[in-house]
Amino acid sequence: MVSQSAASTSGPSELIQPIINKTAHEFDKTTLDALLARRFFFAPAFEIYGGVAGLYDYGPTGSALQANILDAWRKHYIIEEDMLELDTTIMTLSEVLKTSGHVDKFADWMVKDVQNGEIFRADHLVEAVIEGRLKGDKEARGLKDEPVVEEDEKKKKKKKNVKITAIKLEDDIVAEYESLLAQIDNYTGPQLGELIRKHNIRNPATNNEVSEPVEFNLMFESNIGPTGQIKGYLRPETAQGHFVNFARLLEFNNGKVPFASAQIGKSFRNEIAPRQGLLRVREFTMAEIEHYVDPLDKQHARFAEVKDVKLTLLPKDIQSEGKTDTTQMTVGDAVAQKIVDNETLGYFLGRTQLFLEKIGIDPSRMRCRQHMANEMAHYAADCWDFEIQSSYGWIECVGCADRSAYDLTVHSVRTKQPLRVQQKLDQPRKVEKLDVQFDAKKFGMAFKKDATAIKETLLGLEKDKLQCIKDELANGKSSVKCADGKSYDITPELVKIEPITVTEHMREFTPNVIEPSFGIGRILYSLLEHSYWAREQDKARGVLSLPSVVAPIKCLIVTISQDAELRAKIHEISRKMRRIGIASRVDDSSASIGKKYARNDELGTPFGCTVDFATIQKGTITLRERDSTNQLIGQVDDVIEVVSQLVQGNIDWQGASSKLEAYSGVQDVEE
Ligand SMILES: Nc1ncnc2c1ncn2[C@@H]1O[C@H](COP(=O)(O)OP(=O)(O)OP(=O)(O)O)[C@@H](O)[C@H]1O
Repeated sequence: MVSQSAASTSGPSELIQPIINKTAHEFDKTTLDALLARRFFFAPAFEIYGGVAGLYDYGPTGSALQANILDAWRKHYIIEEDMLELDTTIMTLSEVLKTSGHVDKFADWMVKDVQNGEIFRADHLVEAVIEGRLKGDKEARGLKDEPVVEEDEKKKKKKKNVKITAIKLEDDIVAEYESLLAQIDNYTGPQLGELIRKHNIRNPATNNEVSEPVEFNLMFESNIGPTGQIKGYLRPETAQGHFVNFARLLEFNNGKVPFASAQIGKSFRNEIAPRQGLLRVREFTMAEIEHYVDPLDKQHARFAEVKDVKLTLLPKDIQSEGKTDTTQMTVGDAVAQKIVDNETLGYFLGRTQLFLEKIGIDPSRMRCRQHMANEMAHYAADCWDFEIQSSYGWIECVGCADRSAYDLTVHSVRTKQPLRVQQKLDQPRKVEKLDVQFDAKKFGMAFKKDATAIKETLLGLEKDKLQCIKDELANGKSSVKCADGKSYDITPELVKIEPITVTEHMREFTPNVIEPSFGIGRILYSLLEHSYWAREQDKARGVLSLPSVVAPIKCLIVTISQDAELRAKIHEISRKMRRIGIASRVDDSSASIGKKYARNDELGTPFGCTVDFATIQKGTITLRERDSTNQLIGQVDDVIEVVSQLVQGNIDWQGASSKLEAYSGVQDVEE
């Protein structure tokens, strides 16, 4: 399940255990859900009060799994790449989010059942109904999807109350529906409204019509302090906390780019209809990197390390043709062929592929989908989502965007703080610039309270944008788009843009920002699905094949009998393991060995040590590997050392087998 490519660039400490002799199985979501509830990975928040959609609590196993994913993330990015870590506030001043555009633009389109008022996210409703019709068409034609997808899709439809009716569609309608689905993220609100009318999309549960799409801002609003005069929002992403600290970060980095800041923390989005478990929640952990780079040089010093990493790409051109065919390509080729815009973006795509493989995401169920034109923010140069396939379909788990200079520019213009990099030039140089002059009186009269914002926007524009405005003004009129999304018409009487030549000793520029943004809950849930299987002899007995790097507990320690001497031994072994940092768990209950192992297979515990009477007589214990149930035997301290090496990823099970004897005793007989 886990490819060794994850280890290839990262040294021996990141070696990954091969999954040995895993029995082929069919994925069954019902038994996985039961396991996750029984072993308290996560549960609806406030469940005893009836719960609230989109809010979940993580239990001991889920919390440990999340902590280990985050630990792997910190090592893979922050430590390995020397990033500057931040921990900024969740409560965010409204002005910051006004400037970034979130107050005006961070919204989804929703529709209402016109009779019972049920709310849907417009694109999700269109998608679910059209998928349901295509499914019905397949049934009518006697075609079957792949078993995994079919079973899970059925459940997904059931959740959205979409009944699958076997009705054959015309071929051209099937083609139109498939094309519509391939571009579902590309539609604006009014376009979704048109689709709803054109395809007669209704509430699947009631068959009632739905309203026109309206925008709904996803941020939770609040007040800071008792007067209620300072408005704030719970942050919808951690990114703005990085940007407002840019000047300090730059100074910390001795005024030089490239460098990156990184932050792990909670974000909040008041999702319209959270119906997909951990995949769409209202409070979630994000891990975000903002990599600041010279706009004229987006090469990456460590690009060679990832150039051979293979990605599964779904470029925007393919999607606009209404298709979802993917191409396997190395990062190096994708950048060389300009499919991915630049080296730095390609570098992070490669590193992210390696990270997801390392923690156990199945590479064959992972793809990089490029954003289409409407989907991408107007300022973004290129954007790719790592999508992971689960029973909920293909879901974005990591967004990798080149945000250009947008964020730093708007904050700089608004606060008048220079969020720019200054580079001393070896030789002074003459530079052609465009100088913007305003007729203060006429400008003020024309735009009144908006005049300052328009002025600041114009002064903050890069040369090529100013040149376009200058060309348009030569024809009598142009327009300026401010951070709030509003456009203002300007004329040559109000603004003059003239070329000037200046001598520069310093080069000054606003860095561009490449942002990989991880949703940890989505990754965690996808990982649980990808790791889950059941043993052939007992389908109800699940196993989570989590790699030991993320497994909540690394080693189970048990005894075959309740004998006092043996019980003392397991606690002694546990103490030794704790001392060298191995997260182990003693199970000294009276359950059979088989039951104890089964419980820990469900928790994803990769190794188990068993103490028996030979431990007292000969000082030996056995070591069991979760997936294969193979066992080895050796002296206590040797086994502990092997477990330590296994857990650190320095050796795999084969390596362990060369250090200890094979064991074929009867301890697992009850399994
Ligand atoms: N409601 C949510 N619940 C859980 N994770 C989320 C949620 N919204 C976003 N994320 C995670 O945060 C990451 C970055 O957020 P981003 O703004 O790019 O997502 P998005 O494009 O709004 O997601 P979507 O289109 O699915 O709503 C996503 O890749 C995802 O993993």
